[in-house]
Amino acid sequence: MESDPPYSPPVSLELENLKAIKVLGEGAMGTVFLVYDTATDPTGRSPFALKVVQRSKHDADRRARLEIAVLEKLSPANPEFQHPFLPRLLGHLHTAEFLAWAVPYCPGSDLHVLRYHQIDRVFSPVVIRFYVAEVLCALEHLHSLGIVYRDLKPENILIQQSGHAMLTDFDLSRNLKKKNSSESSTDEKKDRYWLFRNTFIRCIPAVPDCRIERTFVKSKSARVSPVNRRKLSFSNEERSNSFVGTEEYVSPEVLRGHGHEFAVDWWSLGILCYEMLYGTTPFKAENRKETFRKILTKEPDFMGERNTLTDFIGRLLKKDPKKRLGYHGGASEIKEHPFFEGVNWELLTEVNRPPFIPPRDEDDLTEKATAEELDIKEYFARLKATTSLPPPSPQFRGNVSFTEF
Ligand SMILES: Nc1ncnc2c1ncn2[C@@H]1O[C@H](COP(=O)(O)OP(=O)(O)OP(=O)(O)O)[C@@H](O)[C@H]1O
Repeated sequence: MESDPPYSPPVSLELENLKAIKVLGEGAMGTVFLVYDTATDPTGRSPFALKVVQRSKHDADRRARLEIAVLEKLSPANPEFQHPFLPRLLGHLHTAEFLAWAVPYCPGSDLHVLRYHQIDRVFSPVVIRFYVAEVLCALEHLHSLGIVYRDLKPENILIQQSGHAMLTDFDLSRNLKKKNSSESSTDEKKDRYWLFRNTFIRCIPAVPDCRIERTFVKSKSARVSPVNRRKLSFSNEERSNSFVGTEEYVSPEVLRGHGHEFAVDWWSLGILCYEMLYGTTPFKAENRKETFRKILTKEPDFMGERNTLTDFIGRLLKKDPKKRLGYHGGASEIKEHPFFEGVNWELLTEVNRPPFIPPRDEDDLTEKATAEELDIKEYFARLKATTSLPPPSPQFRGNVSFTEF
């Protein structure tokens, strides 16, 4: 059996010691690099992902601090409590110009890229069940900590070296008060299970590049204004009234500005399943205004035969959050849906064989580490000097100012 890697608490990183091998992705807030620390790993055999945020960028400093705070919460002192589908904070650094933090590298790209490499750009129901079950467990854990995720989309579901999923990007997450005790009793059971199990999927630091090309532009998450924001007061952070998310994934209650809670994540889980099944989101329209209108008024279309998966999606895409699957019973209610029949929740990481396992090619990565190093400071300086940006790819799901609302 593989032995556990030694646990190390988040460390303070020095920008000067970090060498970037390549850019892994760009989001609305930051740039994610594959880096290694020349002080502790001179040959670059154990690279990790470093998200770097320029503090001068609008709202970036605050969002970065929020994300670091969430990652700290997700990185328990006892490694046996580390959730297998959520990242661990490896280290961070603060300079006058940048905030940056390190998490394990996921070499299998993300579900958005992976879908584009499928025939017809859709996943089979078996594959959907695999990934959605893991995402559901990750959301369940976040909710148990009082964290509502608010940014579920394929681009934020990364594939670990093991082939298992990992949720990323927590800058839109918020702390809410836990709704009821039934969720926490499930969580206690779950924690006991994680502790007992003792064999977790870990992000293996020394991992190769994935052969799937990253030619996609990530749909940017945005803070936007509600269609109709009403002044509502909720005490104890029971509901959040801020309006966030990626336009095709935004829930009706967020659009209405009615305040929202954990059920927004169940709505976006429905959109995610739909997109994995049909290759498009259910309310996508010519423009943002029309997309929002459809989210508020239109029922999703289900092509072909109805089955347990379409039933599952339909129950998650209830416009009224109180009627939505998971509203009352949380993740445990969702797990009981017939779509998950036969899933062994306690042994997800061991029993199910991942549909896609990224190839290992450590030598290739080491070669890259010596041949193509980037200096992070220089990278941003060059970026600043470049006035014209390349046009977005056809997959771009626009970064939005939502000024029309
Ligand atoms: N740990 C990782 N391993 C590999 N690639 C990663 C990792 N973390 C992030 N990436 C890549 O970088 C991209 C951007 O990361 P992230 O979502 O954290 O940025 P962001 O600026 O917060 O994005 P958003 O626009 O959603 O706010 C991801 O879609 C993914 O492709």
